Amino acid sequence: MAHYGDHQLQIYQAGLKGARPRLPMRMEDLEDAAHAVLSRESYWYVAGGAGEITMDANRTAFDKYRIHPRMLTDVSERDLSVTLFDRILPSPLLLAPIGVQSIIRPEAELAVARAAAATNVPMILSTVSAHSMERVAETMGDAPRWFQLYWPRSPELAASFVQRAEQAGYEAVVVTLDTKMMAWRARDLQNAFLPFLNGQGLANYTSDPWFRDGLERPPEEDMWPAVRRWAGEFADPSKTWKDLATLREATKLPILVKGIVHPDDARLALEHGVDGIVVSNHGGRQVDGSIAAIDALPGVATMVNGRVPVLFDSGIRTGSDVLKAKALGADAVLLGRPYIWGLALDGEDGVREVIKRVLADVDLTMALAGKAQFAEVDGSLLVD
Ligand SMILES: Cc1cc2nc3c(=O)[nH]c(=O)nc-3n(C[C@H](O)[C@H](O)[C@H](O)COP(=O)(O)O)c2cc1C
Ligand SMILES: O=C(O)C(=O)c1ccccc1
Repeated sequence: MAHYGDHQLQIYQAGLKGARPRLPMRMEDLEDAAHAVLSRESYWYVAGGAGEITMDANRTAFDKYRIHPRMLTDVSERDLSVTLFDRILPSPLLLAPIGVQSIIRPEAELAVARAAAATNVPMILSTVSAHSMERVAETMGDAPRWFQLYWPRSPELAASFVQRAEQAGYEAVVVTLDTKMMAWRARDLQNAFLPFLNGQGLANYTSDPWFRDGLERPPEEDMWPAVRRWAGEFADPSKTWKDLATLREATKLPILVKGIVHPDDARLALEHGVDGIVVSNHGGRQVDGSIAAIDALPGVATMVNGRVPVLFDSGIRTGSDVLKAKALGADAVLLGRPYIWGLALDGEDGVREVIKRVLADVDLTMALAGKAQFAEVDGSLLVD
């Protein structure tokens, strides 16, 4: 039986023939290499946060939790599969929604979609993408894909987005709640870098009949009206939990909410009928000084108590991070910035390589800790 960990042997074998890995192996070196090929503005847009406190905490907080390995269990056949919304996925990894990927490469989400499809890792396409959700879907065949919704001000546009997603074969809608506005981001302000103000990442809007109807000139002629309309539609700070009902009516797809870090919000989300929760602090890009995402996970998972899937992101970099998240109550995890470094360095192949490395690390670390089934990893994996 093939295992994700086999990728390790392939890299060694190539190395013995003199072929060093195309992409640096250490995550820190991978990011440095991406830094070297990207413009200063693009690199910092991705790497930066709303300050550094929470971004750093997202990583260092993992160190508090330690794996307690067990010996002499049979780990000859491993299984990383998880079941989410009746779909069996081969691994617990999904790609986090990351907007405006055209600042990295023009193929942007199309390259990421191909890499996701090749590995059967669901891509969560951002609302703010350079290629429309239909175009991205076309490149993916039957491969799993979800749609992330930046919940527009107008119910007509919100309904149109989720219905288009449903039509194009997206299997779930992830509504991001933590971005009713952009945070104060000193680096981007310094660089005067706001990619969407140049019209980047607006393909889902400019391809939308309702959105286009309200424009005085078509975006093909003049992008400005579209940018202005987008700025008004992007989010609605007045939205509250009760508004979820209108989204619920607009689609049959499972609805997850992303950006939950408080158990009481998890409770409210359940009371308002969501089908899943993504524990996330947006990679430290929204509230600097906020709780590290992994520290928020146990409280949310306890509140949810298995009623709906709990997913996790913000700080996942290694196999042990994935296993710790599972042990602390996550059913699956989202990989964020690392795949963007892969995209920057080697396009579709780079994204695929980063995915394969993380999965190899999960597989090997799980086996070495004495577990054969990802589904069976629970709190007992960790030191009390
Ligand atoms: C450049 C960038 C753009 C992002 N765009 C979106 C987005 O469009 N929608 C969304 O829900 N989250 C967005 N996020 C947040 C990610 O989905 C995810 O929560 C975050 O990257 C996790 O942190 P990590 O990458 O440090 O692990 C973005 C993150 C980055 C770095
Ligand atoms: O930069 C981000 O974190 C983000 O979520 C976003 C928001 C709007 C457009 C593109 C990305």
